[in-house]
Amino acid sequence: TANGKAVRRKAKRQSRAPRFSASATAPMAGGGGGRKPATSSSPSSRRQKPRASREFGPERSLESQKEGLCSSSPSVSSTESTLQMVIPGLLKSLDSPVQPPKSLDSPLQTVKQVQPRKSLDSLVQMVGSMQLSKSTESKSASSGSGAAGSDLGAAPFDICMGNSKGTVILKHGLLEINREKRRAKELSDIAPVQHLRPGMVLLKNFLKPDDQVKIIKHCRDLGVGPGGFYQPGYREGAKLSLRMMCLGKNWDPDSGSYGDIRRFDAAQPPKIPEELTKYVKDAIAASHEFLKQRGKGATNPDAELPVMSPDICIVNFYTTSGKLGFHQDNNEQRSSLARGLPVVSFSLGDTAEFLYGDVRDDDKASKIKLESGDVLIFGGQSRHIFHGVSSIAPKSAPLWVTDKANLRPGRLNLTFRQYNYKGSVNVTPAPFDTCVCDNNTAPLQHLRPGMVLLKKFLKANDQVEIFKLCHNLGVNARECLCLGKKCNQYSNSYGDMRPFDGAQPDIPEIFKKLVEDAIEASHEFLEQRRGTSNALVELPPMSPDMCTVRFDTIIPTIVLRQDTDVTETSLARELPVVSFWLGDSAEFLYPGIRDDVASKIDLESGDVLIFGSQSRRISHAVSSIKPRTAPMWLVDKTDLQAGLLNLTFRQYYHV
Ligand SMILES: O=C(O)CCC(=O)C(=O)O
Ligand SMILES: [Fe+2]
Repeated sequence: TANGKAVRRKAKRQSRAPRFSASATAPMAGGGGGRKPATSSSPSSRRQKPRASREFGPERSLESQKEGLCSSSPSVSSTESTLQMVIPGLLKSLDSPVQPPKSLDSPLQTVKQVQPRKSLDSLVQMVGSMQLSKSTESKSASSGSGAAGSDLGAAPFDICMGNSKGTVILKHGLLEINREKRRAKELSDIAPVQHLRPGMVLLKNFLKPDDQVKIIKHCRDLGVGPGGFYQPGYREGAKLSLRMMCLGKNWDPDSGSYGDIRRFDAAQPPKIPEELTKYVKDAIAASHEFLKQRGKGATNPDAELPVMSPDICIVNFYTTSGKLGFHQDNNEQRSSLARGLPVVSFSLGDTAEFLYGDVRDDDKASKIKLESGDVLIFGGQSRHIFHGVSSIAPKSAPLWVTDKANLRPGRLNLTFRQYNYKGSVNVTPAPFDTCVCDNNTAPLQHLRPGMVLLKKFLKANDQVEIFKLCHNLGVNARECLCLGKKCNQYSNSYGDMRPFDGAQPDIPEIFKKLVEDAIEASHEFLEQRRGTSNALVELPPMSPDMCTVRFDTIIPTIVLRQDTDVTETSLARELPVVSFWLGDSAEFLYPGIRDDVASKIDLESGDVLIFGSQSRRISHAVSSIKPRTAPMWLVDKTDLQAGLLNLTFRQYYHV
């Protein structure tokens, strides 16, 4: 229905947003709100107007501020004074009342520069709440969402607070102790393993307290070194509401791809520490044990949740205002995704509300709490779930996490993955049904893995519109019309303008929308056919930025060619080529299931052909045009003479 289509279009529009959308249109993401949060736009404006942090507003009471500092020591007995030491930044502000504003990007410097000099007791008396709030405000700004650790090579971000140089030592209030007791009681009532859906298992409280502390310390140490925590963002300026550090390979949110070095500072991501890999293996083993028992030995747990050996990990630190937009993790290699190798996610510190579901609609998502020590695993049939973090519950971390590890208020999350699947076990290629193409009139046909034909997908009105637009843009039987600034009319490479007239026509919006609709329809088709959700692997989503338009009446020579004149990244991601066929029918050659035997299909007016992933590099050709086969209504309604109009869309750049 028209309504259903509109809904799908809306979903599609959202799905083209970046993985961790920081835009205002993605409600869960972007602590700063809009696409270009004012607080992250320029360092100088940041300094002049430090943003009031949601965690440490100056109006908060001294008590709650102290709690927020998270630097308690387990050795403090309840008889000790509540505040025994103050953070060094505070001491400094006592010595010299007028402080030059500190760079918000360098929390570490603040710690290093100042030494405690006065007796602590007298200091405690002297510290007014005003001073404490000022100092904590500047600290919290460095952990806030909009300011520090930008990708301009800022000082690394320390996920822990207070170290040998001075710490806030707090006694735990009755309230906190009771909360801790309640938590322990709750945990003892909760099932230790929860099977959330096929391929998705939650191991509650799996990581032991000491192991959690070790993991936090590993991340802290790596995080302040080269390739450590920074605040990632997009080229146009929007920032994610979290700090990130990548291990093994760098994941770049802007291009949605992995690489060996980080773009902005050329840092090489550190390797995953061996000790952490062990916890991942233990977690997978535990979930297998659970699946085995559950299936009474009858099922093969590896089929539901394949074993994986992590070589990449994304470590996220969320302050209490951090979040992460609804997204899928699909930037790993196709072999890894197709095999369903799981993502193994560790949660530490404050509790997150985690959303997940089959469709990109967070209203329809299921919600779970991820608490410190929880391990969530999603692979197999759940590898492509949409998921995100909607909120972090302040002060929900167990006391020993904050005491022993000194983790800042917030949450640390590690997601381990295996980039590439290289095992000797058969990588199940995207399941492919050979019988589909027999019926040449089925509305959607799966011609080969990664290749889909949508019969008569373009409606009569759309076809007329496309004809007219192409006519106005100057298509004729002699020249190829290039849209989207890239043109290869006379050379093998694409230039930014048409060499023959210097024009740079863009792709009309209606064309882009039709391409989007066609890809979306193919995804739905592939998902329905297979009952699994890795259609995105078989046909990676693409947004066309270039299009060649040809109008031909005859094909003088049959040239089998590959369509590879796009950037290397676009080709490496195997982003699909989408072509529209209008007017007279064409006979089209392409490799059959056996690559060496050509198959033929008839492409009729309104057909859309898509080939990507495993079919991205097929050699193909139009072998003939069948005169007078164009629908009469099309000939009547357009000025063009009979012939074949072909529009081929590609995504030249992959960003
Ligand atoms: O923080 C989380 O629990 C999720 C992280 C995530 O989805 C990711 O890094 O891709
Ligand atoms: Fe994710």
